[in-house]
Amino acid sequence: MSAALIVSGLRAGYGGKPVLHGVDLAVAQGSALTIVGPNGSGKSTLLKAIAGQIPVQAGTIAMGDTDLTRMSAQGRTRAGLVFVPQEGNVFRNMTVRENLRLGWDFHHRGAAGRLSVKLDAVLQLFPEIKPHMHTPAGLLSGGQRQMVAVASAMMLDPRVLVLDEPSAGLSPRNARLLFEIIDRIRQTGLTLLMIEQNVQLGLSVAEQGLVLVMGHVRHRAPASELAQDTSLAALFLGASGSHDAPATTVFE
Ligand SMILES: Nc1ncnc2c1ncn2[C@@H]1O[C@H](COP(=O)(O)OP(=O)(O)OP(=O)(O)O)[C@@H](O)[C@H]1O
Repeated sequence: MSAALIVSGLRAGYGGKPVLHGVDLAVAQGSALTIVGPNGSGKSTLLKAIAGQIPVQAGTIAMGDTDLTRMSAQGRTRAGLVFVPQEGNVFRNMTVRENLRLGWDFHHRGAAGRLSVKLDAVLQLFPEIKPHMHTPAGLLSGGQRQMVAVASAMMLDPRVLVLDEPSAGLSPRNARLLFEIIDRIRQTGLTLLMIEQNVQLGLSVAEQGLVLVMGHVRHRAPASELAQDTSLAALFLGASGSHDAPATTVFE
């Protein structure tokens, strides 16, 4: 299978100081890669660099034949790389329908024709938000809001969907529900890259896993293999700057 997303030798950080020290990764077309790692290892920084929210200091990012390295964040979205950040991913004072519609308007520049068809298709994947279409997103539960954020991203017809800790702040039950949906949208053939604090949950929907430690790729393996790897638990709980990573959250 060809790679939908290829990151090579990526160096990025803040104020000229690198957090990522030459990261390489590839996500095969139609597959999912979950990145895990201790707190502060650079996971969010990696996604921000891929999404164009912080500049690349060295290395390249490509989606298929398209070089994204110097492209604006908006340009990357238009090219099909759709990023759902951990926070601020919905407009709270707009209804669910208005949030979903925004994605459509961005992608189709106002062409109203097939909006209802697309809405129906997306809502089939997210039946849980259907009863709340006219509710302001700010009045939903955290879990429902995350669903709206991912559903809004799906309105953009992503070639590659990038999720930053989708289960953050959710109860275990809501996190499991959200991951059932993520698994459902995976079945549509979507290419997915995500970071996830809940290692077992994150790896459960992916083919491949990658462990990032202090801005370096420490390990990459099939997700099912990584999920069994007992040394991974030690890494999170050990001396890798991860003392504040609660075992119950990471390995529940
Ligand atoms: N906006 C910022 N300005 C300066 N430094 C930052 C900024 N955001 C993150 N950092 C630093 O970059 C490093 C990596 O942070 P990052 O958020 O990417 O890690 P992470 O693996 O996603 O952590 P967590 O699991 O805790 O979310 C940390 O040392 C952090 O303090």
